[in-house]
Amino acid sequence: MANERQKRPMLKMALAGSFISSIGAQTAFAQGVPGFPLPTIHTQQAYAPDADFTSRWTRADAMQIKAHSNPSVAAGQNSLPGQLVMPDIPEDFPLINPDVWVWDTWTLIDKHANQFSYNGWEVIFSLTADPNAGYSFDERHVHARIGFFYRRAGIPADKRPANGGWIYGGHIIPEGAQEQVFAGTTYTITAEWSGSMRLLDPNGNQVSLFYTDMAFNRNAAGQDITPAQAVITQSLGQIHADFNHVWFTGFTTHTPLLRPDGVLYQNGAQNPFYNFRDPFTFEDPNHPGVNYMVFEGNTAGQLGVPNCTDADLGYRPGDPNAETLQQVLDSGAYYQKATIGLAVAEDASLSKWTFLPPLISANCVNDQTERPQVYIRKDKYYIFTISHRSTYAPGVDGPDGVYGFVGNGIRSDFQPMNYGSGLVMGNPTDLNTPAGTAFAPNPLQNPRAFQSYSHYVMPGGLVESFIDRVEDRRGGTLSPTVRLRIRSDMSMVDLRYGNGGLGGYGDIPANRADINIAGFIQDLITQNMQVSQGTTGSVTSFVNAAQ
Ligand SMILES: OC[C@H]1O[C@@](CO)(OC[C@@]2(O[C@H]3O[C@H](CO)[C@@H](O)[C@H](O)[C@H]3O)O[C@H](CO)[C@@H](O)[C@@H]2O)[C@@H](O)[C@@H]1O
Repeated sequence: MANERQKRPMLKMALAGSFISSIGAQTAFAQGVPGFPLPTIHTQQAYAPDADFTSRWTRADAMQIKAHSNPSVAAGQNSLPGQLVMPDIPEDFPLINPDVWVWDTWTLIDKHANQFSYNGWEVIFSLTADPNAGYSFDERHVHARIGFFYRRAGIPADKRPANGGWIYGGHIIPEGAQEQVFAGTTYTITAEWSGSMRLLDPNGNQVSLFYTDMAFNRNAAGQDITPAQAVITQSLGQIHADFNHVWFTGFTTHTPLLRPDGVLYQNGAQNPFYNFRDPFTFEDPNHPGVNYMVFEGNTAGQLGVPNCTDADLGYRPGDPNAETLQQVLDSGAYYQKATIGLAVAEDASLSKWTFLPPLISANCVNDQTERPQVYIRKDKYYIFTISHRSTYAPGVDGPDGVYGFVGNGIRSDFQPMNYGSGLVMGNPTDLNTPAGTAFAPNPLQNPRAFQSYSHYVMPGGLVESFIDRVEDRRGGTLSPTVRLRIRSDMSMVDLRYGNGGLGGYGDIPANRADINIAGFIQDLITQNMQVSQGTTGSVTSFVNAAQ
């Protein structure tokens, strides 16, 4: 009789079948390729938020990506199964704004990741850089500033301009407010990396920016001479809106929250190229008042120490196709050690945080699990994260795109979604052709293998991202929004959404409205004051203007 572990794949197949037939005629999942190992089937842990259990995205799991892709497509085509691939973005995509490069983008959210409009305006936040400043698109990261865009809420995508109709509002952190003090040392924030913005009270205008402050050390010529120091940071501000526009105040002080400790999360002394960034906070609906943060990290320990284990490989006992631990270590895979980090807030103002052990590790699998987010649906806790083909360890492979893991609570044995592989939606990629990088893609690779990145899953399964490279055209603008259908541990790209699966460019709708009438009236008065002061500089004219 089949035991529980053996039954799981059959159950998954059955679920997949009913899921696929329930949403229409989309391509069925490709069958596994003979010779590729089945993953170890995880046993679900009981929900235990205080436990120190770290789930693993194993090599056996990640092997399923290739096992479920097509080994015989023509070179340069897409070998991923259709339901896990983002449709082709046309090369003639519109720009959100020709004067600003835009990449990682997030929305105004409350503690449960609902997306709020503010007094009739939708608002988004993006990493931005100046395309006219003399550096290349790939050099933009060290110049990143958090900017914001806004547009009127409630207008259907097909009634908006092709580029989404977003109005650029400028930088969030004002000029001259780039000083940060950490552990008694004052330094200058040289780049602002991702990234989330939380509306603290859905009836007010206080907002908390959680972001990664990056301090790149530069020589006199302005060249970077050492890797950056990353500090996960909070900065508080206020959102304002009148009839004509949206603006922000505050963000002049920065509260350092977390720097990697070298015990749970790798630090700069252990690896100068450590990954530590991209905070996303949420309140656990099963534990009201308890706030967590997920972030991108690496497993602590000195770079280059070959200490992955059989548990990181994850093969079933007796698997005839399993790699040996020695083979994996000999390949150098131990240089890749991503984690999804976790911290818990110690105070209601979210200004003090304590590290907890990682939620998921990807030791000997991948070095970067970026922009993690927690997405709760029907009592399931999903962790979505983005990763690159270029950051996979030797011997495992997958596309640039979004990956997902599902559990029953914050501490779970998170299951990689979609046949245990973890892949949720990749760029069209030929996994039979060796990878290039975003800087120098393999010319035989699918020309859209780097079309989009930095996917963020929004309420209703909508996914926004930015365009990186389509054919030979670079992006720096918002991608068409796509929609995922998510059922249990399966997902698929909904090809009935928009035009063949592609919705509007930068279609990032709010699903909640913050109507702050008192704040709105105050903002109207304040605007009058500013206008009047600009003209006469007197408070009398403000009183007159407000009457
Ligand atoms: O700009 C930094 C923020 O961007 C994130 C996620 O998008 O990190 C991306 C990362 O760069 C890679 O992604 C690029 C696509 O945008 C790609 O062109 C490049 O080849 C990749 O290196 O940025 C750092 C620095 O380059 C790299 O380690 C990341 O993978 C996010 O995590 C950052 O907050």
